[in-house]
Amino acid sequence: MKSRIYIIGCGGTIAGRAGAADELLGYQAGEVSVAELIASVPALAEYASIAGEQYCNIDSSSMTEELLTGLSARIQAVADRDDVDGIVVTHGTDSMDETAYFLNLTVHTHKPIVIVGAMRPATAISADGPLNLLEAVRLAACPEAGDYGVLQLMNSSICAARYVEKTDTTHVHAFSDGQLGYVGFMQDGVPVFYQKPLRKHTYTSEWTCQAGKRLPAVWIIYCHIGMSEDLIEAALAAHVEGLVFCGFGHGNLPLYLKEGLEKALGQGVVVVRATRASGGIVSPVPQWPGVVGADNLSPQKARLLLQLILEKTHDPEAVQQYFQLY
Ligand SMILES: NC(=O)CC[C@H](N)C(=O)O
Repeated sequence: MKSRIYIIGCGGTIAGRAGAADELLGYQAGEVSVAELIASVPALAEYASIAGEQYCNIDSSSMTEELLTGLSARIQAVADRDDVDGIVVTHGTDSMDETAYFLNLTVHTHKPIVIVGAMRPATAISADGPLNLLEAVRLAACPEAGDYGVLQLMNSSICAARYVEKTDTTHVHAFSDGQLGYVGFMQDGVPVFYQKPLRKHTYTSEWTCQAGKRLPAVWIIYCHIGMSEDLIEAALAAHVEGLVFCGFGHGNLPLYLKEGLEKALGQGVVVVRATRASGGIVSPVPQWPGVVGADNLSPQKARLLLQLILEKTHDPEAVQQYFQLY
């Protein structure tokens, strides 16, 4: 029997439409329906029996927390169905790293979940969407793919949700698996795996997500020469529960932030140091007591993890331990 793959459409460039085939940037994302996408790749039916739904049809830079939590809950409901073997999520690439990691942390299933997009709109000459979609379906139809947590697939390269990063603004080869390397590749339509992510995910994660779940306010502050300490004041005025700093190098923060940071910590705000460097680990250091290191998570992924951790604890040491596990 063919695998039964359920495709959930969220929009993005894979569903983008432009006025001309050579228009690669001036297009509207989230225009083509998931039904049209499925119909445009008849070969899907050779490898799986396909069903699907439109969850939203947006440019992923407009993804909201409400849509994100609703998507997680929806995918959980689909994954729990006996008549579904794997799930493909079509999604814009701009915030795909965040959605992939959030689903990795909140959907409990052994079934494969593959998030896929494209860099050229559906109307473009040499559009990359159709092949990406076909390969995503073939990957989701492979039961072993469920052992890796949520996977991201584009350009025949398979990334683990925890590590996936957008590393190019416009080119087809837009994603990398950070410093750790791809978990595998699609070779002539067949997944070939090389390594497994070790951090907790999907069926080993301790979080679930109901639709309508409210995530705590956590801001990211980007460090740069001449940055203003007023940003911390603004965050406190907005009653954040957490702050993630996109710090210099090893998550280094300007010393003149010390007073503001101590005030934030004194008010029970959980503070995390991440880095604006493109790779490497940020560890906790004695110079910043009570401040958590983001491990090797990007600031935006550290923020999502912190939002979930804050459900369980506000104790910096316990928060740090979570960052070592996920
Ligand atoms: N290539 C893309 O998908 C980027 C298009 C769009 N900004 C989005 O993320 O939805």
